[in-house]
This record gives sequence, structure tokens and C-alpha cells, in this order.
Amino acid sequence: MTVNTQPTAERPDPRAYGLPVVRQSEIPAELRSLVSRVHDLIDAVANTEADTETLAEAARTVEGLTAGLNVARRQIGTMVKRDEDLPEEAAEFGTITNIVAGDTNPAAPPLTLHRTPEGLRGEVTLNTVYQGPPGLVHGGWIAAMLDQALGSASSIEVHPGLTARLEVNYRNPTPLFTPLEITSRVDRVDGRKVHVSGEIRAHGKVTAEGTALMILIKG
Ligand SMILES: CCCCCCCCCCCCCCCC(=O)SCCNC(=O)CCNC(=O)[C@H](O)C(C)(C)COP(=O)(O)OP(=O)(O)OC[C@H]1O[C@@H](n2cnc3c(N)ncnc32)[C@H](O)[C@@H]1OP(=O)(O)O
Repeated sequence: MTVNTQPTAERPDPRAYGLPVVRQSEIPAELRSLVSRVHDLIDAVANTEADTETLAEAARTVEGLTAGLNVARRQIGTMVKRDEDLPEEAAEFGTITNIVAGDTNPAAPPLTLHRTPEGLRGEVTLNTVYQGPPGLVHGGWIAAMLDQALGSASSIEVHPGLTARLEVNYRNPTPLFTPLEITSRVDRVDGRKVHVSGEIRAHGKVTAEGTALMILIKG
């Protein structure tokens, strides 16, 4: 997708870029169930010490399932429309396979962010699939979650944009298997430049802080 990043006052409609849009309520319960089970499967595969016969049988089964699902694939860039209760021009769009928050991505935690009077807030608990150092969240993944939270703050509060610069300060280790609170907000808007910031907290203590510059895309 080529994104034209000229100044604009109106929220862009992905359909104008030839991108299909799926409403969240249109995602079948069966697909949500499959995504959840494969999410658990990824964790099981990453950690299994099962015998080789069990592993070989699992590989054959998964290969067959993969072929069955690949008979019909979504277009790259398919978007999901969130906040369905909001008018079209105020709704948030995101790619349906987004690695941090995608509704249909079994590798995503997923992180769901909600509006608060201060900005956005979400909670997520990560397992060893997201592990870097022993028992801790991978630093790249911390950056990815902050990027998502900061980008969403711009997208929801101002206008969608692309990350031009992201800085992360790792203040304390971010633990696995612990509810993480993620917050973000818009600090300043300067034309097409949106300055955003956010934090990740565990047990109320900041583990990572992020600041970013988002450049607004044209609608
Ligand atoms: C289609 C439907 C849409 C729906 C959509 C929904 C999206 C829903 C989002 C959800 C949340 C996602 C969260 C994940 C967000 C990512 O992961 S985005 C992916 C990672 N980022 C990228 O791939 C961006 C790659 N970089 C680029 O494409 C281009 O450099 C940029 C950022 C678009 C800017 O290029 P440009 O549009 O040509 O802008 P340019 O004229 O160079 O600069 C404009 C201004 O910004 C300044 N600037 C630009 N870059 C920088 C920088 N790095 N440092 C400082 N200043 C800078 C310039 O100096 C200029 O300032 P002024 O002269 O106006 O004072």
C-alpha cells in the first residue's frame, strides 16, 4: 500500500485505498475460537517436551489444517473497524492481522486499548512466547506494544499516522505472566506532526516509557 501523507482534516476511509473493511461484529465466533486455540497452540509448541512420535503426528495434523485454511485467504491490508457504535468518520481502523492487536492474528496477545479521560489504556498478560531474558518480556516486543499504543493515541485522538521516530526507555524489567497496564496519550500536535507518549506498568511500577513522533497520513 502506498500511503499519501499530505495534511488533512478528515479521517481516511481505507476503502478509498482499495482496502477491504471488516466490522468487528462480522468476525465469526468460529474464527475467534480458532484464533484463541491457535494462540494456545503456539505456546504449547514453543514449550513442549513431548516425545518425537507425538511431535511428528502433531506436525502432520497442523500441516493438513494449514492447507485447509489456505484455500481462502484475505487480501493484504484488510482492515477491521472498531468502535462500531461511533459514526463512520470517528471510528478507528486497524489491520486485521496487526501483530500487536489484530483480531485474527493468533500470534498477537492481543492488546485492546480503550479511551480514558487521559488518553488510552489497555491491559495485557504475556506468556513465554514473548520472552526475551528469562522470565521477562523481550525488549523489541515492549517497543512494539508502545508503538501500537502511541500510534493508536494519534489515530483515535487526532488522525491516523505513521511512526517517524520512537524512543523507548527501559526503566525496570517487564515480567511475563503479570498483568501489564499500558497507557498512552497525545502530548502535542504541530501540523502533521503528532507527539505522543506512553508507559508500561507492572504492579503499578513503570517498566518502560515511550515517546514517539507520528506523521499524519492523508485521508
Ligand atoms: C488507509 C487507511 C488508514 C488507516 C490507517 C490506520 C492506522 C492505525 C494506526 C494504528 C496504530 C499503528 C501503530 C503502529 C505504527 C507503525 O508501526 S507505522 C510503521 C513504521 N513506520 C514507518 O514505516 C514510517 C516510515 N517513514 C515514512 O514513511 C516517512 O518517513 C514518513 C514518516 C511518512 C514521513 O514522510 P513524509 O510524509 O514525506 O513527511 P516529510 O515531509 O518528510 O516530513 C513531515 C514533517 O515531519 C518531520 N519528520 C519526518 N520524519 C521525521 C523524523 N524521523 N524525525 C523528526 N521529524 C521528522 C519533517 O521534518 C517535516 O517537518 P516540517 O518540515 O513539516 O516541520
